[in-house]
Amino acid sequence: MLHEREEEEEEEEMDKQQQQQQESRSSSNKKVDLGVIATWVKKHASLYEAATRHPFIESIRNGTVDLSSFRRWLGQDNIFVRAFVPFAASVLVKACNETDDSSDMEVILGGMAALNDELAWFKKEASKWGVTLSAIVPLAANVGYCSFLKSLMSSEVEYTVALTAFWAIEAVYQDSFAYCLEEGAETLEELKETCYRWGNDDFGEWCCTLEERANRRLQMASEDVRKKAEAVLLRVLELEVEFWDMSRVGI
Ligand SMILES: Cc1ncc(CNC=O)c(N)n1
Repeated sequence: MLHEREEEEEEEEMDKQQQQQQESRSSSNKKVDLGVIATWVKKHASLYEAATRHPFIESIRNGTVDLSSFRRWLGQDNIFVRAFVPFAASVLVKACNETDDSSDMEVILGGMAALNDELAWFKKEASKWGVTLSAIVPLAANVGYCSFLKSLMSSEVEYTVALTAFWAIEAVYQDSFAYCLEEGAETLEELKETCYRWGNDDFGEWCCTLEERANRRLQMASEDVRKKAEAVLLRVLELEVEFWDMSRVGI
């Protein structure tokens, strides 16, 4: 444990050096700085990759996906999104209370509008796959993730921390499903609509805008809030891995 901690500290030291180098380069020849979020994604690359290149996603991309796994994921995700809507609303409320800049509110509201379509889409998609949504019971990983969302809705959780979580949750899906639509992917035709829902370019751009808004807040946050935001990002990535793992139950 002690050894791990030392390694972590060394890593942190290296991060600082890298960032300083980057900053000095950026002032000399206008190279763009990595934002706080991109720095964290780089630092935790293996966990980020576990969340966005999970075997379930790889199986969608290479066309070998087990369709009963896909159905299970669909039913569970519908439950998750129903819990995600009030979480998104709580981030919106925090934005309205805490930020000086109404652009945040607009970006978050844009995300909520997409969630409205998404709920309708789940109903349609479920009937296409013969999944009865009302009969589905949330599995343990889903219950855990939804209660984590609930904990983030508390007014004790800083806006910047909640905004970072919002970005991470959306970005994992965007990155994962865009990967299934890349050139050379062998995604089955009947799964492309699902991949397109999160993998499309407009949603990709929206995620980039959300990332910029979160970076702006993280940059002006205290060290304490930044630490909390990083921890929440890691927790989201772990929960996403567990969520994908659920699709494999019983196969
Ligand atoms: C488990 C999980 N994570 C992220 C998303 C994407 N956000 C809203 O749709 C999702 N649908 N499900």
